[in-house]
This record gives sequence, C-alpha cells and structure tokens, in this order.
Amino acid sequence: MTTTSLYQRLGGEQGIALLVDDIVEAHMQNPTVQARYLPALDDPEHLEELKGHLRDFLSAGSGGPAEYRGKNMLEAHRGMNVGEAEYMAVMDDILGVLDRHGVDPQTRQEMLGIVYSLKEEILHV
Ligand code: HEM
Repeated sequence: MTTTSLYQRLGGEQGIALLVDDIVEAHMQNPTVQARYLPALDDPEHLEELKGHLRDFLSAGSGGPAEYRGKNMLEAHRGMNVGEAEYMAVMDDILGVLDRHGVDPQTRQEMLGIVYSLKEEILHV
C-alpha cells in the first residue's frame, strides 16, 4: 500500500498537463471516438478550455489543489448517448497513455477504478 497521493503519483500539475495533452491526442487518433473530439480542433480556444477542465478534473479528483469548474459528468455528456465501445476506447486511451508515461501498475489500476466508477453518469445519458 503506497502512501503518496494519486495526484503525486501522476506527477502533479506538470505530469497531469502532459497526460491530458496525450490523452486528448490519443482520442483524436482513435477511430472509435475521434469523431467526438475532432470538432474541437476547429476552435483552439474551446480545445484549451476543454483541456483545462480535464486537467482540473484530474487534479481535483486525485487529491491535487485545482478546483474543477466544468460541468459535472452527467451534464457534460448528456445527449451524447455514449456507447460501450466508446467508453472502452476512452478507458484504453487513458490507460495506454499512463503506461507510456511510466505510471506504475497499481496507480493505473486505481485510475481504472475511478474512471469505471463514472460509467453511470456518462454511458447512454
Ligand atoms: C471515461 C471517463 C470520462 C471522463 C472522466 C470524462 C471527462 C470529461 C470532462 C471533465 C469533460 C469537460 C466538461 C466541461 O468542459 O465542462 C468532458 C467533455 C466531453 N467528453 Fe468526456 N469523459 C469521459 C468519457 C467520455 C466518453 C466515453 C466520451 C465519448 C466518446 C466522451 C466525450 C466527451 C466530449 C465529446 C466532451 C465535450 C468536448 C468538448 O467540449 O469539445 N467522454 N469529458
């Protein structure tokens, strides 16, 4: 059992910023979900805001100092009718990026648990 916070193990604000850049990039490249994210490329300000929300969500949710000011998960995904395959694809992207960044297996498991726990608020809403 480790005693460092999840936030610290993700590399703090700097580590999280690098993770978010690569997770968004992975979604843009992933044929299963890219259509959801590619429109954000046409609006750089919106893309930056989205990344900022993702950084703050990760920081706040892992024990870091950020305050998340975006929509809650239900509101953010309402009306998208996200399917199982898309949910799996997003989880795979996140875990793949954590792996590539050298995040240890226990920490990846912890992230998997958190991401999976949000399913009810995101899937088919
Ligand atoms: C797996 C866990 C997920 C988490 C933690 C998550 C988290 C978030 C967060 C924090 C936002 C920003 C909300 C805001 O700006 O107010 C967001 C927006 C969004 N999410 Fe998710 N999400 C997840 C899964 C998914 C899935 C499976 C899809 C569909 C493939 C998806 C598609 C989107 C889209 C399209 C947006 C809006 C993007 C934009 O503003 O351009 N998300 N999500």
